[in-house]
Amino acid sequence: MGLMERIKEIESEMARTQKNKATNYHLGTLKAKLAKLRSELFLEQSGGGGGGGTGEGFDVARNGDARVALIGFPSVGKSSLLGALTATESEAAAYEFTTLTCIPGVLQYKGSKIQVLDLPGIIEGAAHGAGRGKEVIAVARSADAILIVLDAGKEQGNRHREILERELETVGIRLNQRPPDVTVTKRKSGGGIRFASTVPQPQLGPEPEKIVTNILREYKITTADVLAREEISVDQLVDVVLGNRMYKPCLYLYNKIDTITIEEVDQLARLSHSVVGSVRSQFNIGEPLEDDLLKARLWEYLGLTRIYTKRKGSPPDLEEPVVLSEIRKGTTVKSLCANVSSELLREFNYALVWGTSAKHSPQRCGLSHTLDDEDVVQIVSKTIKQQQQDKNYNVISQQFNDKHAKKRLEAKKQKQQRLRG
Ligand SMILES: Nc1nc2c(ncn2[C@@H]2O[C@H](COP(=O)(O)OP(=O)(O)OP(=O)(O)O)[C@@H](O)[C@H]2O)c(=O)[nH]1
Ligand SMILES: [K+]
Ligand SMILES: [Mg+2]
Repeated sequence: MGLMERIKEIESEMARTQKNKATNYHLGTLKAKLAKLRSELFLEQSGGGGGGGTGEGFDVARNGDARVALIGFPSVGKSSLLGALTATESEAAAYEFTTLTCIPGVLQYKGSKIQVLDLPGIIEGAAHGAGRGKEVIAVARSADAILIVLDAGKEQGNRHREILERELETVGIRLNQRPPDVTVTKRKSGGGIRFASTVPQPQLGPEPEKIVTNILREYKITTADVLAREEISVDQLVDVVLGNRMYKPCLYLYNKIDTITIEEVDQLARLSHSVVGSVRSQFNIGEPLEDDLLKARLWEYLGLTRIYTKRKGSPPDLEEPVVLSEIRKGTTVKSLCANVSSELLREFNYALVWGTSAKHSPQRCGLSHTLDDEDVVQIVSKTIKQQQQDKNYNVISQQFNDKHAKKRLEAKKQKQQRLRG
């Protein structure tokens, strides 16, 4: 009998067994067996333990304005959370490794669409291939923000949080950090390593230039100018030299606070970058109100901005904002134009901006102006006046429709002929 069949058998036996004191032990044993089989399946699918993760990756097409990956140990409530945030159901159950692949859902919030990815649980050693750890972490690398889900009841001394942070660190993901303000410029000819800093560097010891030279030599760089504009650590310098680090915002959700005391909840809520909540009792998560705390914090961590565009002489379109991400595309007038069309960017003359980013409303702005959430923007183009643009658009769309109507008619005729012949 295959693993899948054995799992099905145990699941149906569990469903048949009534829950009461007498069956408690039996059910417990079944649950343990199920967890073991599930983890065997998990390992089998990832091509064996240690060096695993050679199986196909979780290739999920990017969708929406931003992407969030749910990372956590098994059974902390990731799939339950996906169900609470999006219209997608991902199987959730009381045994570990319920989820075996990547399940995408779409969170609709403040007029934006955020792709949320439910993933298999990861365990210590994930970065080196334990379980499907490598695939899971690859998805984390592709996300704009990471939501680390933790079981508030099991978070003894914050161990899981630390382990997960370390796993992500191992593959070059830096959480809630900015890239250090250091530039390394390689030179073609001699002179060795020249180090300059605009601030004192206590973390690099009494002779910073020596340390910097040694580190760079490790990475086979012998002639370069290094300029630091802030205090850095050795680790940060290594990050700069390697140059392939990814800096991502990360929010920690302590789920299942319905299982702990109010004092414990209070302590967790004080930790940095953290939200406490409970999917089961709809606390801070998936409340009927749009404004639950988790969504609001996610929005903030993704750096999303809604811009309402308007045409001359008509009110702004408040139904469909253009959503820009500070992290990926920036929130300037330029990124707005680029987001709408490359033509708009080419034809750009100036923008009229109403809202909190404007000194007076409307303010006439150039491409580099930084926009705020809920600003209203009208783009004025260089050559073609707005009215003419509208006329052109109508002519083009008429031609487009005519062309397609013709094609459809031809296809119909051909089909009729085929059927006759
Ligand atoms: N008490 C309590 N239980 C919860 C809460 N959220 C989820 N659960 C339960 O926790 C168990 C695991 O939930 P899942 O959503 O399957 O967890 P997961 O992280 O997706 O698990 P894997 O896919 O196996 O890694 C289920 O029995 C859920 O009903 C919560 O807020 N409180
Ligand atoms: K589970
Ligand atoms: Mg799951």
